[in-house]
Amino acid sequence: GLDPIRLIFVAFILGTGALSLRRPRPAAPAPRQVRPSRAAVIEDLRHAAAASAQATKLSFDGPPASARTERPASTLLKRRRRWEISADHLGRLTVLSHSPPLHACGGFLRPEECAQLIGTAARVLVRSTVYGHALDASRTSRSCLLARTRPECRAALEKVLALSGALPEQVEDPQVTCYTRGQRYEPHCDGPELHDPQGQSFLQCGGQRLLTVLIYLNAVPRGGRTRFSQLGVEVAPEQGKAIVFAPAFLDGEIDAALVHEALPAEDEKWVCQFWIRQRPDTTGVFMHNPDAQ
Ligand SMILES: O=C(O)CCC(=O)C(=O)O
Ligand SMILES: [Fe+2]
Repeated sequence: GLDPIRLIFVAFILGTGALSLRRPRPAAPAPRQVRPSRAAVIEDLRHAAAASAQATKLSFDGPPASARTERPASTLLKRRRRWEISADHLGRLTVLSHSPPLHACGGFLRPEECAQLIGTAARVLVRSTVYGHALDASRTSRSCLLARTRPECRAALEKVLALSGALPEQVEDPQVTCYTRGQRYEPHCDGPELHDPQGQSFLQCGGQRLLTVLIYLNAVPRGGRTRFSQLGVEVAPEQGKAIVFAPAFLDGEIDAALVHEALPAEDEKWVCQFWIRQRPDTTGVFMHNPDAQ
C-alpha cells in the first residue's frame, strides 16, 4: 500500500503540476502589415504617454537629471505663462537660453529613427509652404507632412508626448523638411499673430502653436544652423538632437523673442518638427494627414 510520506509526495506533485509536460506554445501570429487606424494609434499613444509619465522614463540619451539647471525664482514671477515641460524631463535638457526658455536635447532620436523618417519623407517631399498655403520666397526648402499612423513616426511622437505632456490630439502630424545647398528659412515665428487675417484659418482648428520640438535628422558638417537672433544663439544641427521652445504664450500671443531662421544650407540638411497646439484637433485638420503613399 501507499505509505503517508508517498501519499503526501504524490499529492504535492499533483497539486503543483510540477511534473506536467510543457506544451509547445502556439506559434506567434505573423506581424500585421495593415496600418492601424488613427483612433487606434491615438488610444495606444495615450496609454504609452500615461505609462511613461508615471515611470518618468524617457529613452533618449540626454544628460542625467542631476545636470538640471535651476532657475532663479525672481525671473519666474515676471514671466507670462507658457507651455511648461515637466521638471523630470527638463533635467535631461541643456539650457541654451533661460528667458525665454530654449532647450536642446542631444540624442532625442536614435540614428536609425532619424534615417527612417528621412527615407519616408524623401519619397513625398514638395516645395515648402508657410502656414500650409502659398509658396513663399522666405522658405525655399522642400517638405512634407507625414501621417502619424506611419510606424516610422511612432518613436518620435511618443518622445514628444512624454516630453511635453500634451494630448496626442494636440500634436500636429510631423513635418519633415529638406534643405539643399543655399536653401533657407528666413526669420519667422512659428505661429501667426492672433489678429493676422491670414492666420485665421490656421488658428481656427486647435488654436496657436504653443510648443515647437525641432529635431535634426542628419549630420550637417557645414551650414544650416538655426539662428535665434534675439537670443544670440545659433544651434548647429547634429543627428538626433532636438531643440524645444514655446513660440507663443498660453494665451496665444506669439513671443517675438523666439523669432528664428534656418541659415542657408551648405551640406544637405534634414529636420523634423512637431508642434503642440492650444487645443485638440476635433475636426481632423492637423492630425489627418494621409500623406502621399
Ligand atoms: O530648419 C531649421 O533650422 C528651422 C526650421 C524652422 O524654423 C521651421 O520650419 O519652422
Ligand atoms: Fe520655425
